[in-house]
Amino acid sequence: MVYSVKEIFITLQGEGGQAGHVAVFCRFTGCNLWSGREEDRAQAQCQFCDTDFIGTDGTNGGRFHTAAELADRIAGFWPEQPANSPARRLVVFTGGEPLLQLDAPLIAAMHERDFFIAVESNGTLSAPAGIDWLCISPKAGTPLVQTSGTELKLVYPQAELDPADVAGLDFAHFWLQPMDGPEQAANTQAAIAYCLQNPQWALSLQTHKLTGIP
Ligand SMILES: C[S@@+](CC[C@H](N)C(=O)[O-])C[C@H]1O[C@@H](n2cnc3c(N)ncnc32)[C@H](O)[C@@H]1O
Ligand SMILES: Nc1nc2[nH]cc(C(=O)O)c2c(=O)[nH]1
Ligand code: SF4
Ligand SMILES: [Mg+2]
Repeated sequence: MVYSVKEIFITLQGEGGQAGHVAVFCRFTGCNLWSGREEDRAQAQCQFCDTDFIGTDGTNGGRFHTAAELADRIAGFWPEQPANSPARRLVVFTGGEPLLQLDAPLIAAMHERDFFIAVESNGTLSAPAGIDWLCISPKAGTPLVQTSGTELKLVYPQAELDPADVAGLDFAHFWLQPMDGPEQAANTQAAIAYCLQNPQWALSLQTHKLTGIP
């Protein structure tokens, strides 16, 4: 397996239940719901994406020929810490769609390096075993295949995808994340109003955007 990676960087997880925690982000190239080209956005299955995931030309991006090679590169971002430190070494695999590339050898290689593995996925592909924190973010009009996980993070609002449609799935946490874009402020108020009426749902803000970190 050759892994195509757009970028690798260390930052704070901005979203969901791990927000605020230091994490190494590995952003894979490519997605099954959009080509990533602006001229294709209006025809894409997912039209609100906030991310550049084309190519391997981002910070520390590239093609990695083995799981060990990619895992070593990711592990190299983690700061030195004292022996017996309680800090959890956290990697977030995202994209693009990470489940197009994340496989058993890479999961094993990250666990061998003592990492806790989080994944951000659109849920249209089934997840391999061994992921420690699985975030699924369903997209209206696409087949939801992965119906269980750790957290369900619904970008809100999406015409044709009511939160009630996915509220019964097998997740420990349910987040509404306001859709970024021209209506971001109104979407945030709408998400807050929905949570207040439906307390199963909690608000996930994209805190990295608020703080100006990657
Ligand atoms: C760029 S996606 C990559 C992972 C995967 N393809 C997915 O969609 O979950 C990472 C996260 O950002 C969310 N996201 C993408 N565009 C967004 C936007 N305009 N506003 C809010 N969240 C957005 C996605 O729903 C997902 O939870
Ligand atoms: N800080 C930070 N947190 C994030 N959580 C999910 C992200 C993503 O693009 O998948 C993301 C991201 O791009 N940056
Ligand atoms: S599924 Fe994820 S990566 Fe793909 S276009 Fe949508 S938000 Fe972007
Ligand atoms: Mg992002």
